[in-house]
Amino acid sequence: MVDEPKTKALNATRAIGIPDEGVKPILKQLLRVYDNDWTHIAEDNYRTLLDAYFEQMENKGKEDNYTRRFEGHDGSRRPAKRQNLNGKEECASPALTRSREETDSEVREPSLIPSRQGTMKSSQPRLSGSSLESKPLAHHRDQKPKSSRELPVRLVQEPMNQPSCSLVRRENVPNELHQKGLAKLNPDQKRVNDLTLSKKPNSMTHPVNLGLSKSLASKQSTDGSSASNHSGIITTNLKIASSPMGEVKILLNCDSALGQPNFQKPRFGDVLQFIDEKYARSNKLVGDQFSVQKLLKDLCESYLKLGLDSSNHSLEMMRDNGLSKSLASKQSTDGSSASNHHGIIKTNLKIACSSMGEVKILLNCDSALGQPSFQKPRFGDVLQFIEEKYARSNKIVGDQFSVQKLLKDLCEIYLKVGFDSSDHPPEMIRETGNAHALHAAEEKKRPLSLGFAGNRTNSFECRDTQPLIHDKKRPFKFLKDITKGTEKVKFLKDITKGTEKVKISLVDDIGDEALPKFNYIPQNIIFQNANINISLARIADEDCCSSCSGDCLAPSIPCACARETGGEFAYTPQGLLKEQFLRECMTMQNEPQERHFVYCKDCPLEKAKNDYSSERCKGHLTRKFIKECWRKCGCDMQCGNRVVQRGISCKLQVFLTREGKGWGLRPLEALPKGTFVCEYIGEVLTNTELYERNMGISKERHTYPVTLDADWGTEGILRDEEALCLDATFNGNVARFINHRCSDANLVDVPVEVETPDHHYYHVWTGLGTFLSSWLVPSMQLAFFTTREVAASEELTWDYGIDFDDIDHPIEAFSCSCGSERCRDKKKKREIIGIEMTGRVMPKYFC
Ligand SMILES: C[S@@+](CC[C@H](N)C(=O)[O-])C[C@H]1O[C@@H](n2cnc3c(N)ncnc32)[C@H](O)[C@@H]1O
Repeated sequence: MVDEPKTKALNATRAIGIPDEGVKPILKQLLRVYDNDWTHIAEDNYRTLLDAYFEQMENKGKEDNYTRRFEGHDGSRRPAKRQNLNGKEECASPALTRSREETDSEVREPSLIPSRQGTMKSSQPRLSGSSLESKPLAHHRDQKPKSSRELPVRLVQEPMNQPSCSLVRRENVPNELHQKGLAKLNPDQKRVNDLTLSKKPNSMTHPVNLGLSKSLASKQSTDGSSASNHSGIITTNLKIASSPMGEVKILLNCDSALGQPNFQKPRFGDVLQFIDEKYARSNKLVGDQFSVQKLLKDLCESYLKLGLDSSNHSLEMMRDNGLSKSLASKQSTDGSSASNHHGIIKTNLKIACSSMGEVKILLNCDSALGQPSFQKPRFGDVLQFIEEKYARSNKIVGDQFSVQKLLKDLCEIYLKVGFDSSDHPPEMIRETGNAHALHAAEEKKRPLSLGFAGNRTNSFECRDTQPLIHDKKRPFKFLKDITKGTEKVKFLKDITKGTEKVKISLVDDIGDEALPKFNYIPQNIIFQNANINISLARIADEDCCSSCSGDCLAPSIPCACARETGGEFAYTPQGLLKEQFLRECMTMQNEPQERHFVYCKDCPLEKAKNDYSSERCKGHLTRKFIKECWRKCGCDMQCGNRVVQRGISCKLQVFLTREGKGWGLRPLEALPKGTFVCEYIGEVLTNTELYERNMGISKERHTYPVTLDADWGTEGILRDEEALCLDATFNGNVARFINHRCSDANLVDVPVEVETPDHHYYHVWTGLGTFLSSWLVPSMQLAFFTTREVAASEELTWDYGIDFDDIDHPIEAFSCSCGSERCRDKKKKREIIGIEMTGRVMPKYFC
């Protein structure tokens, strides 16, 4: 019988030129580790398998080198020699003269354990029962068996940074101590400046690999962690290792830059400044997309880029542009000590880069040594914490942003979390939801083969090297906000569950608000009875531009799709709504004229409102709409007349408002006037279904903006099943979080015709705490555009068009806290100013 998963695995590895003989033994071991479960092995295009394979290749390379180093031409062993900065040769430490197997595992750099790309979630298998058994898997950096570590590494003092390069001597710790988990670095360990670090790894080092190192093949194809330049592909990778004593080492390895004729080692200070300025220039927000990993990878790639560019004088240009600052000024501004309730703990950040492109960032927290309350936190937690901290604070990466500061933060938080967890371990466990104890418990259950069984350096470190487990069942991770005492912050990385092109985070940093209970859907769905007729046949040839290709905005004469909008497209080449179009939409909504209304003979909305006792139609506002190119058109998705259909592209965040409006929506970046923000998405219901659904719903905070479909005024009497609406209460997209503002809202809703030439829409207030906006079928979209430039973090609002005085309405309107000067909620005003007011104010969408 064909072993299908195995065949697939071999096909995958064959495809990148790896022979079956090399893969099969590894596959066998992985299957043993994973109890014959192929899921992990097949994940990420066989990433685990590839990592393990390249790891083995690398180790094999080392063994060969070992042989070369330790055995003379005559085969006799002799001590290896290494070079210090002074260029003097010195004998290898006694450890290097131990047995071959033992020595080899020590000679390796800190044993770094790969995890899957970009995630701290899943555990990487460690193979047992083979030559790999006693070695944690290290990253594949380069297919060349020879790594920079085999070369004499000269670490250069960096004038731009901290007085670099004084690194802690790495002590050998006896095997047995590691096995018992009792190993401690000597607090009085001597600092040395001879920078011979890379020859002797710290056997105490806890490896946490951030998964940036992947097989070359997958690197090149997916994540761009290889820097391609005019000299070919340069691979980079990032490794992070932390010792139980608070020493964190970030290794950015660019050693494949070696030998590139145009590579010239840049000053690391320039690299840091370059990246700081890059973030500042783009005025990017540290939002949900922000990742320290990404940032460090950027750092590494920028290092390469600058190294390569410097030969083309761009570095000079950068310097001329004032990008280079003195270290002195940096040092004078940033405090590198962390203060906490246990006193001042000195931390410091040292950056050293070798002439071979290897960058080491050492976050040294060794003054935490001997502090009784210090308990080493898991580094994955620290990283996650800092990422979420930045995301939460919505901090704009502007002038103040500094990578150094960020790395220092990392270090300080490492300390703080360390202290906090030893102070309050159980609370911390519950609040963070990532739980040392949870891991410890799991660890007990975990078969030894998953850990470093038999490995003298890692048997007790296994727990700490486990990637962070996200509790997927809980929508929120509860984080203890260490910057605000005991305050709890709820944070959800992506409410869209990955269904949108962008992540949309949710944050509650002011209270213990209940989570919104709804199902995120990126496209409308039909609830039950809605009768929707969408077919290509309904789109006449003259309603599309089948002979177009590419971008319809490019030719000087607009195509047929512009005809419906007066011979002009609604969008600018930048994808913004044109000024005049926007103005007209807003005027029609804010200052409607009588001619803008149509009236039904027998209005289904009024029927429904008044318990089927007919009442005169209040009128439905006709709307300006956008006509986008559609499926029958010849242009492609990049066509400038396809904006809404490409989906959400700006960075958004759901947050808990401070004015009592519940959750709201805000952008995490400044949005120019006319920017498409999102569509209104929900369930398509008939009008009857909506009212049945809403029966008995109490007046609370509801999320019921609904769009209805009806051919108001033109088809005489509409049947209830023909009047459709959109309800986002249970199923909806991010638009359900947009709150109401009575005037000067920064969003306007514009119907967009995408797959149907029908234009049936109108707005109506249904009660239930919100406004019903109606229009036609799911493919006719209601889209929100900014009415003006919106600043980052400013709440996005929309005028629901509520008649706050509509006493006939079955459901009472919410008490408006929009804060606008022209708030229409007179009741609210009465409450505030205590003056009885009379008169009925009709909302703009009602006649
Ligand atoms: C479409 S939802 C908006 C999201 C909602 N804030 C939430 O937390 O789910 C409409 C509801 O939000 C609240 N809301 C919206 N705008 C408001 C305002 N200006 N003042 C007070 N409450 C508002 C009302 O409870 C309303 O029923």
